Amino acid sequence: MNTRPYVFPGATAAASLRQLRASAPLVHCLTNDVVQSFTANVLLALGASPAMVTDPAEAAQFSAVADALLVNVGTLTRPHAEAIHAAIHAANQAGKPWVLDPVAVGGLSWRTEFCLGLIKLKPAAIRGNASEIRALSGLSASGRGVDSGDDSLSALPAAQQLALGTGAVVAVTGETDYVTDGERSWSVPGGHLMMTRIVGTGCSLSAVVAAFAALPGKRLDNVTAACRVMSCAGERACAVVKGPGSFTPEFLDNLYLMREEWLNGENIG
Ligand SMILES: Nc1ncnc2c1ncn2[C@@H]1O[C@H](COP(=O)(O)OP(=O)(O)OP(=O)(O)O)[C@@H](O)[C@H]1O
Ligand SMILES: Cc1ncsc1CCO
Ligand SMILES: [Mg+2]
Repeated sequence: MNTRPYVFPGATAAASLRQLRASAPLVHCLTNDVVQSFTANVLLALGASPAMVTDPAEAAQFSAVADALLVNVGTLTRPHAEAIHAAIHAANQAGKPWVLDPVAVGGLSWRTEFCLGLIKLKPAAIRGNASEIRALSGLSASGRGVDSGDDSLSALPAAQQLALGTGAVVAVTGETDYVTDGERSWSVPGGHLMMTRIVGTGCSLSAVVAAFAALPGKRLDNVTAACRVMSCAGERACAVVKGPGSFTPEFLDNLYLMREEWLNGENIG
């Protein structure tokens, strides 16, 4: 296994973004109650189509026709768990990719058991913060509620192990994001500490990962492109806003206006 991460090229991110804008994937979002509207706006700004179809009676029907499914356990309830199982089953039957965001796994027993069951159901990708990825792969973790207490590099071996064990591309986010299929790993620069002070930057990133997972081509590169697009928009937004209150409009504008050359290392320009 080649464990050393290489910096993800901006041109590869740009190629995936071009494909995303051309194909406008329909993303079925089973996400938490805190971030519904923000998540939908992030997908729309990028050119994807979100739909939150959440009742167990409809979830399976919709995930079979959507291009990708997002499963986020942030505000997991029993009806939600039922909808998640139905949707994953239908997505798998229809050959559609699904993505897991294991919010607060490690800190809470029921959702941890639940997600340990989900990762046996062939997710295309898993995106979490360092504490969540460490916990999901069975390592000790120091998460605090939905926030990470661990450094993303410390979770890279866990991410690689999780990728090999599940077949998923695993993205672990933080100051630097790392994305791996267990054999090869990319590092993703950019972002800003202020992004941890606005709710839903990680959750909406997972929805964007689902959108990019629907694209043809290398899944590892497409998922990494999702991380790069979000870190780029976040860094650019944070460079011009005073604080979290004005982040959202600036972030959405940067996603909407994203130019391919912004995705190269030199971010602000
Ligand atoms: N210290 C940091 N410096 C730069 N960017 C960061 C930092 N921490 C997080 N980010 C960026 O913020 C985004 C969300 O990542 P994070 O790891 O905070 O997810 P999360 O904990 O799941 O978030 P949430 O649960 O609030 O949705 C990613 O794009 C990541 O690159
Ligand atoms: C704050 C919060 N609580 C449950 S889910 C969520 C959104 C961030 O993950
Ligand atoms: Mg999260």
